[in-house]
Order: sequence, then C-alpha cells, then structure tokens
Amino acid sequence: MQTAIDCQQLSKVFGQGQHAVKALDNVSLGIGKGEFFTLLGPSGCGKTTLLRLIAGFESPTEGRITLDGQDITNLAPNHRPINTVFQSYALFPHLTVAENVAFGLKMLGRAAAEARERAQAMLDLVRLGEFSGRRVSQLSGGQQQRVALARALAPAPKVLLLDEPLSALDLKLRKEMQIELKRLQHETGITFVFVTHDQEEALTMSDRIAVMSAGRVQQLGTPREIYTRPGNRFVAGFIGESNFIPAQITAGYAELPGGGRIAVDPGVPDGPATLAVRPESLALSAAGASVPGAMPATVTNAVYFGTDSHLYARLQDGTRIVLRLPASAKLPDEGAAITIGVAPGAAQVLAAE
Ligand SMILES: Nc1ncnc2c1ncn2[C@@H]1O[C@H](COP(=O)(O)OP(=O)(O)OP(=O)(O)O)[C@@H](O)[C@H]1O
Repeated sequence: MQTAIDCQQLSKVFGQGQHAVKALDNVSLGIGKGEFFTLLGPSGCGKTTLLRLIAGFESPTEGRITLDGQDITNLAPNHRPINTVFQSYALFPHLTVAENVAFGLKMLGRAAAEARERAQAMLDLVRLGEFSGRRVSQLSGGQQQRVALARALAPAPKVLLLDEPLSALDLKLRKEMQIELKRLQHETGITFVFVTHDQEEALTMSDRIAVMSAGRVQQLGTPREIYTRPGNRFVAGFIGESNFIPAQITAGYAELPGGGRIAVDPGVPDGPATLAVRPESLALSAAGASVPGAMPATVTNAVYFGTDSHLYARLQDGTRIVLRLPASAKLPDEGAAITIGVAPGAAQVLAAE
C-alpha cells in the first residue's frame, strides 16, 4: 500500500508553563492511499488536534507531515489538496444547495459554468441531484450532511478529513450515512481520515484504525486485529468489552485463579500478567467440570436479553467476570457454583498492571 499521509513524530503543545497541555505526544503513523482510516479515542485524546494538523489549521510543535512524499508541514491549508467535513456542516443557509457546492470551486478560480457542472455531478454522487435549487435551510440534517460532503469532494481533494461528521444525526440516519460514506469513499477512491469516539462506527467502517488516548497512538491495526488482539488494557477496555484475569506465566503456560492453566504463546516471558478475554469467548460448565482453562466461580447475577444472556460471576480470587451466552443457554441461579472455561486461543496476554 502506498502512503498518502505520513505523520512523523508529531507533538502539539497548547499553552505555556503551568498551563501547557500536550495534546499530541510523539505520534507517528502512515495513512495509505485510498484507505478509510479512522482516528478513534475518548474525548480529549487528541484526535481533532491530529486532524487539524493534517488540514493545516494548526502547526505541530515538533515533527513533520508529508503527503505523497512531499513535506506539507508548513503549507497553508488552502494550498493542501486536502478538504475537511465538519460536524457542524458549515453551510451557507442563504445560498442554494448547488451554490453551496460550487462556492469552493469559484474560490479556487474555476469558471462559473465549469463550477456549476461539477457541483451538479457531486450532488448526483451524493444522491441529491434533484435538490440543487433548494435552500439549505429547507433540507433535513442528513441532506445537509450530504451537501457538506458534496462540497468537500467537489475540488477532488487527495485526502478528505471527516471530524465526527455523523454525530449530529439520529441513530437510524447515522447508520444510513455510514453506508453512504463507505460507498462514496469506494467510488471516489479518495483517502478518508475519519474521526470518531464511537467504537462500533470505527469497527464497521474502517480499513484501519488508530486507537488514541492521552495524545498517543495506543494501537494501529485493522478492526479485526484491534478487536481480537488488543495490544494493551486501554484498547481491550475501550473497544468492546473485556474480562481482565490475573495470571502467572510459567514456561509457556498461564496459571489461572483457582489452579487451572492454559497454553500461551511460548514467547511470553515468565512472571505476572493479565489475560484479556472477550465475554463471548468464555464457556460455562458445571462446577467441578474438567474443561480447558477451568476457573471455579460463583454466579452473582444472570440477565436474559432476548438476543443473548449475560452471566456475571466471581472467581475464587474475587475477580469479576462477565460471560455472554447464547439466548438458548440455561442460566444458573444466583449463588450457584460453576466452572468457567477459557479456550487457549481466546486469551490475549497483556502486561500485568
Ligand atoms: N486551542 C487549544 N488550546 C488549548 N488546549 C487545547 C486546544 N485544542 C485542544 N486542546 C486540548 O488538547 C487536548 C486534545 O484535544 P482534542 O480536541 O484534540 O481532543 P479530541 O480527542 O478531538 O476530543 P473531542 O472528541 O472531545 O473533540 C485536550 O486536552 C484539549 O483540551
């Protein structure tokens, strides 16, 4: 994969002295050409700051950014072949839909007829071809979002930055627009850099995700890699749900609370560790059952959800565990003794806390 955007050791500090905030701390990452790349993390982790550095609205305190191998670190935003779609859409309410889309093209010095034609083509692309004469104020939120997308795509940028573009939409519209965005990215082949704090949105839409926290990239990988092989406790807890089970590693085996053990990667060093295991990867058995990775436990609560059930239990060392079971599973009573099994491939070994 060819690299479009390359961020090299980027840091950004806002303010000075006592009030200084390090919004980005030595971030290096490459975004591939034509990739749907997502920056995911909780509020304040630095995603928007990274996007604004790529757009050129801020300059880095340290580090550099290249686009197709060219240094753009000090290039003004309007000289970068990069466009941004904001959460607020930032449309002109007194202009028509077509005028909004053509606006940027005219600013770039394109002839009026050419701008009109291009605007119409972009509106067709976002399926708003028939709305070109309407005022923006006469459109729904989802339609306004499409106009903002058409406007951002009109100058054919190499990279489109999207800062939580769907967060103002209700859930149903949001799901529709997720599909729409994927289609647009696919059809245009433009590199998309998408910012969200919604892990499900990131998992379903992205080719690759950079999970961020406290100004750093915690893990970079495909949705599957990040879900099945979280690199640390932050990622395991932020993306989906995880159980954290204390274990002792000895010669390629993890000793579990209650005496059971499972094989782990032979490269894992001896010593204390934490196993991250997804709730759907744990198995329920009767007390005393001899199953792989057996952990004796006591049921604290069981909840039937219709689609599945959640079983809450406590291991012998007090660790709280949640299991996700098929809806057809018979749920044990509160206080019952059970055995929880963990299959060898299902546990990800993390460094002990
Ligand atoms: N212009 C600024 N001046 C001072 N501090 C700032 C400025 N912009 C951002 N910060 C701080 O930098 C940190 C990262 O902010 P940023 O907006 O990048 O986070 P974010 O992950 O996008 O969060 P959110 O999802 O809430 O938008 C925060 O602590 C924020 O308060």
